[in-house]
Amino acid sequence: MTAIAPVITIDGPSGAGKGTLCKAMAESLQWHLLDSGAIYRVLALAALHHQVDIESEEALVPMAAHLDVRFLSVEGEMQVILEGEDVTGEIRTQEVSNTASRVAAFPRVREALLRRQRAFREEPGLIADGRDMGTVVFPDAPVKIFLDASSEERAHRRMLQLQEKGFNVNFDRLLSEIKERDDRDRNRAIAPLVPAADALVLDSTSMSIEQVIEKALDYARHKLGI
Ligand SMILES: Nc1ncnc2c1ncn2[C@@H]1O[C@H](COP(=O)(O)OP(=O)(O)O)[C@@H](O)[C@H]1O
Ligand SMILES: Nc1ccn([C@@H]2O[C@H](COP(=O)(O)OP(=O)(O)O)[C@@H](O)[C@H]2O)c(=O)n1
Repeated sequence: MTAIAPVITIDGPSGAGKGTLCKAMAESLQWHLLDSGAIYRVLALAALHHQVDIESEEALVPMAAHLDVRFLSVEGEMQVILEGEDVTGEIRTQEVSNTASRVAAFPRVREALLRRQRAFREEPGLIADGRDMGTVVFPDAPVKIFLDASSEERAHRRMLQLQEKGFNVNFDRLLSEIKERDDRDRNRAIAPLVPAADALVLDSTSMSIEQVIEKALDYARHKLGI
């Protein structure tokens, strides 16, 4: 029997710090990284570009199955290429965030993206960032973390992040969009945002980035015996 590469899953709501934590863990352990949210974002953007009805599961499923996307690592930063075009910045807009969470609610869309996500599991290991990494995509992962924070703190973090990138954002609008997206992600019929039964739940509301990284790495190393 061939050994199967280990996976560390990091799930949680928007702005909890998953991307930041996953990048730090991947660098520290020298493991691969899967940003599953980026796949849903790219699908949303492709649907917007091609004027595909985002309410139509029928229309979205073939797009999901044939999505022409590549993830490149350029000087330690992930670059996202859709149909040959660099969309790294474009997939982070509020419009794409909201559309992503709408297309992600369709069961057959999720099904069509499963294999693509599992293909990231390679030696020496994978850090998987998303909503259902520990519950659906990699249920056998030996290390699962659910990273949370209050919605106000998450909206504040997202505001600073978007401002740094030059976007003009309004805190109240951001907070209500985050709450709306959380609601949709938590209450959908398929793969809802929920901690896996065997996940460590980490509330980062009053933790610094460094504290979160240290706690998660300690926990993972302990569980993996490395
Ligand atoms: N513990 C923390 N305290 C303060 N800011 C944080 C913390 N964790 C992450 N951030 C910042 O919050 C923003 C959102 O983090 P990100 O990793 O993109 O979240 P997610 O991937 O969960 O949506 C980033 O600008 C990041 O630097
Ligand atoms: N594994 C995943 C990852 C993302 N998603 C969806 O994709 C949207 C964007 O995910 P993301 O992780 O890029 O979002 P942020 O946490 O960065 O705001 C989420 O709101 C979810 O609806 C999902 O359904 N399942």
